[in-house]
Amino acid sequence: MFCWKSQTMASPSKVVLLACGSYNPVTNMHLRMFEIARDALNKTGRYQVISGIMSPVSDGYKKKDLLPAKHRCEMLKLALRTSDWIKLDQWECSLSSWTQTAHVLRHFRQQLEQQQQQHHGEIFNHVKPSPSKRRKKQQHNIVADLPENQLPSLEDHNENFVPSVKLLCGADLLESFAVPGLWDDEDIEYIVGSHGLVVITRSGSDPQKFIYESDILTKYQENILIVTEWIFNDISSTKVRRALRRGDSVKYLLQDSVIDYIKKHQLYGIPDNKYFNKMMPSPSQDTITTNHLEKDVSFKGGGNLINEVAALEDISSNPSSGEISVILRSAHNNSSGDSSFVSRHLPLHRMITHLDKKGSPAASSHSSPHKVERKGTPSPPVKVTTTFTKDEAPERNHKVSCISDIGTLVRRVKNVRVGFTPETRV
Ligand SMILES: Nc1ncnc2c1ncn2[C@@H]1O[C@H](COP(=O)(O)OP(=O)(O)OP(=O)(O)O)[C@@H](O)[C@H]1O
Ligand SMILES: O=C(O)c1ccc[n+]([C@@H]2O[C@H](COP(=O)([O-])O)[C@@H](O)[C@H]2O)c1
Repeated sequence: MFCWKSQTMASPSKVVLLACGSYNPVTNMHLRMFEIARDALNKTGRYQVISGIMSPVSDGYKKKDLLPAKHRCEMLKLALRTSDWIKLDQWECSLSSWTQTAHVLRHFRQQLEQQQQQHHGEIFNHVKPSPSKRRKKQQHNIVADLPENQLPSLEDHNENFVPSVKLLCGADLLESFAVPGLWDDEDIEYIVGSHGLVVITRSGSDPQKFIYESDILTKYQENILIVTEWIFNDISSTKVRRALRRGDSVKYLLQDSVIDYIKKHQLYGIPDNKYFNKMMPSPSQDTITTNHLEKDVSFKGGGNLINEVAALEDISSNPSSGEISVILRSAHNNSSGDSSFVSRHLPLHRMITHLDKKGSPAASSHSSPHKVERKGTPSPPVKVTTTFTKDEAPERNHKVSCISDIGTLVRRVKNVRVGFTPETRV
C-alpha cells in the first residue's frame, strides 16, 4: 500500500485533488474530505497539496433525483466561499452528455500541462507578455469564465514539473469499480496507474480488502492512499435529500448558505414552509402545528403553547384585507368531565402578511415567487378565529382536511410560518 513515511529528502511533489461527484447537494462531508485528504498527503512528506477541484457531474448522468447542474453549481459556489483552496470547476457539468471520470482527470492534467508550458515559455523568453497574450493566458488558466474554475496558478509554485492530479473519493466510489459494467477496466487502470487515488473511509466499506481482491488495484496499490476518517461522519446527499423531503432539519449537515439556497428555490421537494419553520424556529413566532393527520391542530401564540387540541374547521384568507381566518372546534373537558366545545381567540401574529389585492403574494424584490422571507419586524396582527360553541356550531361536513387547506393557504401568502410534524404531508 501507500508509503506513509518520507523516503527521500527531495521536495514534496505538488498535488491537485480532484473530486468528481453529483453534489446533489454538496454536504459538509464533501468539503471535509478535502481537508482530511490534504492533511494525510502533506503528512507523508512526499506530497504537497496545492489545490482542490470539485467537478460536479453533468446533467447527462441522469441519476435519480439529480438536480440541474445550475442549482448544484450555485450551491457549490456558496459552500466554497468558506474555502481558500478548493475550487468549483464547471467544465465537466457544462458538457451535455456524461463523461467518464478518467476523461475528466485527463482534461485537468492537460490544462495544467498547458499552463506549465505557457509559464515556462514566458520565463524562457524573459519578455513581458503583450496585453493580448496576457488576456489569452488568463483564458487559458480559467477553464470556464468564473473565478471558481481557476486552476492553481503555477507561478505560485516555482517548480519545473506539472502537479499531479489525484482522484479524491469516498470508499463507496472505489468499491463501485467492482459493479459489473459500470467502469471500464482501462479507465480504472488509467485512474489508478497514471493519476492515483486518495480514498476516504466510509461506513460499511473495507477499502483495504477491496484492493486486496482486485488485481488492478493491487498492481497499483502504491498509488492509493486510504485515509481512515476517525471522526466518523456518514453524511450523504441521499440522506440529506430524504430529510429535506420530510421537513426535517439539515442544519450542521450543510453549509447555512446552501440551506438558504435550497429554501429559497424550494429544492428537493421541501414543502412550502414546513421546512422553513423547523430550520429557524423563533420562540416569539406564532406557529400552527398539526399533531395528527387530517384534523387536530395546536396553536402556539406569542411563544406560549396554547396546546389546544382542536379540529380545524376552516381556514381562509381575505386577499383585500390581508387577513387570515381560522375556524376551529375545540374540545375541552369541563369540570364535570364532559367534553364540550369552547370559543377560542387566538392571536396568530405574524402568521400572514401582505397579501396583495389579487390574493397572490405581494411583489417581492427577489425574483423567486416562492421566496419566503424572514422578517425582523413583526407584521400587523391579523384577525383570527371565528369561534362558536357546540350548540352554535354550523351544520357542515366536519371532515375538512386541514392539511390541504393549510397547504393551499401557504402557497398563497408570504411570511407565513407554519410547521408540520414530520409524519404529516402536504
Ligand atoms: N460521508 C462520506 N464519507 C466519505 N466520502 C464521501 C461521503 N459522502 C460523500 N463522499 C464521497 O464524495 C464524492 C462525491 O459523491 P456524491 O456527490 O455522489 O456524494 P454522496 O453524498 O455519496 O451522494 P448520493 O448520496 O447522492 O449518492 C464520492 O467520492 C463519495 O464517495
Ligand atoms: O468513469 C466512470 O466510468 C464512472 C462510473 C460511475 C461513476 N462515475 C463518477 O463517479 C461520481 C460519483 O457518482 P455517484 O453515482 O456515486 O454519485 C460521478 O462523478 C460519476 O461521473 C464514473
